[in-house]
Amino acid sequence: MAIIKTAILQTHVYTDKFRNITQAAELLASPELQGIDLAVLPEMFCCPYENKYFPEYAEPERGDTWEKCSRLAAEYGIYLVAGSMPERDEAGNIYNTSYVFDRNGHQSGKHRKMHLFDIDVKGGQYFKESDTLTPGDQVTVFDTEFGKMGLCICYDFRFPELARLMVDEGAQVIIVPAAFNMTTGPLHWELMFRQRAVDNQVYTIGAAPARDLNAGYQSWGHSIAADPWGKVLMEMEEKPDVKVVKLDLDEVKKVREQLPLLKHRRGDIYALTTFSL
Ligand SMILES: NC(=O)CCC(=O)C(=O)O
Repeated sequence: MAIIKTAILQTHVYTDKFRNITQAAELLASPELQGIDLAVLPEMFCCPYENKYFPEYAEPERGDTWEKCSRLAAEYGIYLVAGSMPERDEAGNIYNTSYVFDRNGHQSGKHRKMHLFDIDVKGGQYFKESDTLTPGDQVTVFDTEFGKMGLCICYDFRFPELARLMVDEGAQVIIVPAAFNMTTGPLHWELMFRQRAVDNQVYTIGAAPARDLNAGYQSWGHSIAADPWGKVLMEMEEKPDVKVVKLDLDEVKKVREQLPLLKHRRGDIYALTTFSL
């Protein structure tokens, strides 16, 4: 039986970068989180989600924030999906990047958001990540002692092709640091996590920042876990919160055996490979 005790941390995002890391450290030290296997932080957990902050808060890989997250993973002997943070490469490009650390604090995964969040909904949410960010171009699946997990960031998860590529690479859980907004969140957030879970027969995990009414961008919050049947195991409200969910990978196996969607695909007719538009 492979049960993964997974903590989802819906944290407040402070403008003081290091307060955000201290907050994560304090939560990981709390008695309720002892014995967990995996912890997941939100998208931009250490940087307010606004274009003006991304260049200012950006750090290279192995920078201070990376280092502190690596130490936390090693200290608590957990897998840590360190939400996401702005990463600056040597050429000066900035990415929205999620690092994964294993139980020894070694980096075991890295995903650069591939689909930049550029939307303009009349009377609703406007955002243009491409004003400051550069997109990544790699599908990310990382290894754990439990099996493979897929990783993408927020808007990435809207693209079903990406989730399917992760599943084709063996993912049984898809983890999504995310920060949906007040326009799309109410209608699409839960639906998306349930739908990707059903289509791909995986657990889906979304970790969002808590809503801050004083922030420039209002996060929908509602961090969530759905099982491979599409059932919501846990969904938070908008305030800071931490919940532990148990992911049973035998369930993935059972669902895939009893309702063999992945086997019944007609790959001879529809080739789900990367395509150009
Ligand atoms: N940070 C994001 O990518 C937000 C995505 C979002 O809100 C959406 O509707 O998609």
